Amino acid sequence: MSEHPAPVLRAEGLVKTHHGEGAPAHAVRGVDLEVARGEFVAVTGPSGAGKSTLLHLLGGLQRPDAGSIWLDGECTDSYGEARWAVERRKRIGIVFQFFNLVSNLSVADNVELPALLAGLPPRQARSEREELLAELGLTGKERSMPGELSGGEQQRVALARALVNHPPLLLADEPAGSLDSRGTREVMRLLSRFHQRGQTILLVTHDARLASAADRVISFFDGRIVDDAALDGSTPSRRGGASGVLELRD
Ligand SMILES: Nc1ncnc2c1ncn2[C@@H]1O[C@H](COP(=O)(O)OP(=O)(O)OP(=O)(O)O)[C@@H](O)[C@H]1O
Repeated sequence: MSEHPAPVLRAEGLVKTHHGEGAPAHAVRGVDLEVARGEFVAVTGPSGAGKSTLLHLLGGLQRPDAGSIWLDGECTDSYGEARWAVERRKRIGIVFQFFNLVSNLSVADNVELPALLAGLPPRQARSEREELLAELGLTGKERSMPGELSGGEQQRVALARALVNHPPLLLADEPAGSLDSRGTREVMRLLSRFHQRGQTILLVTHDARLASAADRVISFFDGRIVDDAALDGSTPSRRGGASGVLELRD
């Protein structure tokens, strides 16, 4: 491993305009960003600021109109849909506000599916699933269908699904946005726990309280970063750093 590992995520000059029914929405207007290995970064800002669009760009769910994204130092400019899907499976776990679980698959199958798609032998996928579900307090729910679970439980299943392939980066888009206060506390506690073990996380939220769980908070307004601050008062590491943090897999 080199002395200065590439950031897990780097973006330069990202621009995205949505063309819907009405006037074009300039959701992301030129964003430069680096997330170092082991960082927990929150992107916060008011509704409509462009936070979700930014997250979708960073996870390859939407293509930017301009700008580039690097994952672990590798430029994604040439990636098409299929390549993004493959790279996402390896490198990026995503949790969404409304969980996005496959409703006609059991909890166990929802969690194992990305591992199987990534080529893990079934036995190993099963053991990864068992470990994560136990960790997330979901042992005994394997055969349940998502619709039989509470919102908090569904989000924990979604978290297990996002982490089953040990992605270097976890993206979370308002993960507590549809949960009650207990579910919110639980999700935030889990994100903090995974972060303490070395998981790199980028969380998007309009809720400043949730953002305070991160160690760096980026304020987003009108498609732009207007502030970028480490919560311990130091300058955020925009260039690598945070080395020596344990990887989840090891
Ligand atoms: N698919 C789309 N088509 C057209 N306009 C869109 C689309 N997605 C987002 N927008 C517009 O882009 C702007 C930014 O939206 P975005 O959802 O990224 O903001 P946000 O900060 O995540 O807001 P919220 O916190 O309410 O989810 C808004 O004006 C929104 O209406």
